[in-house]
Amino acid sequence: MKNEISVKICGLRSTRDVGVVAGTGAAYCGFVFFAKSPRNVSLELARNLALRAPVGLAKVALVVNADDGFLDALTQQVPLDMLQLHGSETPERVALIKARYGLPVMKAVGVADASDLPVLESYFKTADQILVDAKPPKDADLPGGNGLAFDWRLIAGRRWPIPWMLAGGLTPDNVAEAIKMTGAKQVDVSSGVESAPGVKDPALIEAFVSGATA
Ligand SMILES: O=C(O)c1ccccc1NCC(=O)[C@H](O)[C@H](O)COP(=O)(O)O
Repeated sequence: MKNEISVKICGLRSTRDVGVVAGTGAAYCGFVFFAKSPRNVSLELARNLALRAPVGLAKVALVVNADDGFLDALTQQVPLDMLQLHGSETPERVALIKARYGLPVMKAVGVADASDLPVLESYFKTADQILVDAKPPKDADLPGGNGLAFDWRLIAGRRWPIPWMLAGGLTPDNVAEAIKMTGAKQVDVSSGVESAPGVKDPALIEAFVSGATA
């Protein structure tokens, strides 16, 4: 990486995806556990993919309002470096999950306007990181991964006390501008590096990482 930007590529579903992401020098890869998602993976597939990830590529499991039964199975079967909570988990639930599994937790918070920022701040004491994502439309099937951006001016120049990652509608073409406008040190993408829903495109992954780190 030429600069200090860390990149997360989310929604990997094949060993080819993992190899491509590892080859770009991205910092994180994400596996989605959400039945309605075109990126959903089974525990068995996720385990196989996670075992292919080289040292230095952090493996993140994305879950949505998961119960302890699922999280027990997930953490027992899949070697992970972080949990990403992408539902309506409260700060108290974040604290319980951190304590129970001993893994760093990144809480996703949807942003549509300035009234969403206090919600984000409510996780500073319990989450290890915040994923600052676009709020999904009210009728969306997915709580994330919709390829929609929010108005980056809402968070321009903000300083927060814990690490955070920018997400939502990022692409190879806009990621450099998003970083410049928000001051993000970490970026996350899924739809923007796909040729079809759930199908990652190696050339777009490479272009995204280049755009973020140039
Ligand atoms: O990707 C999904 O299908 C998904 C399903 C359920 C919850 C979250 C989901 N994705 C979140 C992400 O992949 C990212 O963390 C982020 O929201 C960026 O998505 P995108 O706008 O597609 O780049």
